[in-house]
Amino acid sequence: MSSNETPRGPVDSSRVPRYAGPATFARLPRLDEVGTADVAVVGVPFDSGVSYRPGARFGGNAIREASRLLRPYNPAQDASPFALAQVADGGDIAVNPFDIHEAVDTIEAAADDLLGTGARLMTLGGDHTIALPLLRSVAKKHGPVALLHFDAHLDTWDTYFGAEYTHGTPFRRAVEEGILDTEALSHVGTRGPLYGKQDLTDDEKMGFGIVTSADVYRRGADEVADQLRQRIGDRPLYISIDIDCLDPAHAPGTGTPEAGGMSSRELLEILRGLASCNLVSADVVEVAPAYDHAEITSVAASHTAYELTTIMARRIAAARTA
Ligand SMILES: N=C(N)NCCCC(=O)O
Ligand SMILES: [Zn+2]
Ligand SMILES: [Zn+2]
Repeated sequence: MSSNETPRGPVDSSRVPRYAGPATFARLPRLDEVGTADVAVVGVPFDSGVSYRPGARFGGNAIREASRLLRPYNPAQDASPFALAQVADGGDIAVNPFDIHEAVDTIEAAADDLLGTGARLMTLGGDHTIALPLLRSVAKKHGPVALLHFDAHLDTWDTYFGAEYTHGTPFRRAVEEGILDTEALSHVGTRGPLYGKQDLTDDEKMGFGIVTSADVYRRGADEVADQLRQRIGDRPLYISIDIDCLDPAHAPGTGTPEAGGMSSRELLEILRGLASCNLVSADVVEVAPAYDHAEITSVAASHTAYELTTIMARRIAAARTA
C-alpha cells in the first residue's frame, strides 16, 4: 500500500451479517481484490508431517471461520490494525500432500513471492513442518531471524522414522541451516514428557532458552514478555505459535495435546507485551478442527493471529510516518 492510499478494511458487520458470505480472515478483502498488501494472511493446508492425530490441514479454514467475529479496533494494543496497514487474505498455498519435500519447496517458493511484494506473512497452518520453509524464505529477506516459538513441544528433534521434515523437527533443521539468530531463540509454553534428558541438552546447545508453561504461571505474562523483549531487542523477529502451547482445555482441537498448558489469556497477554517488537512474519499452526468443540481452538487461534497482525500493522504504520 502506498502512503496516500486508505487500506480496504473488513466487510462492515453492521450492514452485512458476519455469518454471511465466504470466510476470509477477519472478513478482510482477498489479496487479489486489493493487489498488494502490507500483511498477507495465507493458509497452508498441509498436515503430512504429523506424528499423531492428523487434521491440521483444515486448520486455516477453521480459523478463518472463527475470525468472522473479530472487530476492527484492538483495545489491548490501542490500534485499528486494518486501518493502519492493508491486511488481506491471500488464500491458500496449494501443496502436495503426498510428497513432503515437494510441499516444503512449494511453501518456500510461495512465501518468496509474497515477501517479494513487500508483504509480511501471517500464515495459518497446517502442521508445524511448515515453519521451516517459511523461516527459510524470511531469512533470505532479513538474514538470520530471532525466533519466539510458543509450543508444548521443543520441535528440535532430529528425525521421525528417518524423516527429516516433520512437525517435530523444523527448528533443528532451521538451526542446522543457519537461518536463525542463535542469540535470540526461545521456546515458550514448553511442557510434557520427553524422549530423554538429552532432548533438553541438545536444545540448549542449539541456543534455545526455555520458558516453561509453569514459568508463565509462576512469573506471570508481563514479566515473561519483558524478559523476552529484552532478549529480542530490535532484531527481525519471527513468531511461530503452535496452538498446543495452550492447555487442552483452551485448545482441544490439536494433534498432540499435553496437559498443563497456558491459558489463552496468558498467550494473548504475552503477545501484547511484545507489541513494540520488529515482527517480520508469523504463523499459527496445529489447529485440527476435527477434535475441537464449539470452535474453542479456532477462536483462540483467530484472536492469536489478530494480536500478531496488530503488532505487524503498528510497526508498518510507524515506519511509514518515521
Ligand atoms: N509440533 C507438534 N505439535 N508436535 C510435535 C510432537 C512430536 C512427537 O510426536 O513427539
Ligand atoms: Zn506442539
Ligand atoms: Zn509444534
